Amino acid sequence: MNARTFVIIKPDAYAAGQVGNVLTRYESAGMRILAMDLRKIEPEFADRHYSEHVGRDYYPGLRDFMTEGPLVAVVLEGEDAVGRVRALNGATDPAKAAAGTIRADFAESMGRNAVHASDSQASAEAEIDLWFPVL
Ligand SMILES: Nc1ncnc2c1ncn2[C@@H]1O[C@H](COP(=O)(O)OP(=O)(O)OP(=O)(O)O)[C@@H](O)[C@H]1O
Repeated sequence: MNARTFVIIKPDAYAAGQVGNVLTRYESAGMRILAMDLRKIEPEFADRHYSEHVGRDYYPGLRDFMTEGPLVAVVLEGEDAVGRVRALNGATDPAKAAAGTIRADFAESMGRNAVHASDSQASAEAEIDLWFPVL
């Protein structure tokens, strides 16, 4: 079934000049870009996006990382978009990500792991509302 998901090309991948290569992975897998925006977010906005992680020991580092430079926020649509995009991204820790996944190819560590994607349809819709309230 066609569905939407939400992706962030994180500041490490943007700084490394990998935005086009990451988008090509999604488009080549049949995902269509519904919305896309280059932005730099404030710490308070990072807290809203990662509300489930605020308070964890790694969160201050994650917030610093997500606010250190521009990122690209993307809404994708396609067949089983949530599941397929997470499969394309690979495991959270790039050292454990399968060969050929985005994190295996473009990420350096658990903390700087190139991409985010929604983990359920409900979180996709909530994240799209947060990042693209007009959609
Ligand atoms: N133990 C950790 N050390 C450092 N960073 C972590 C750790 N656990 C999670 N993170 C960071 O928090 C993000 C969100 O964690 P989560 O468990 O939701 O992983 P994910 O769903 O694969 O990643 P994302 O939500 O970014 O797509 C991870 O992408 C990672 O950058």
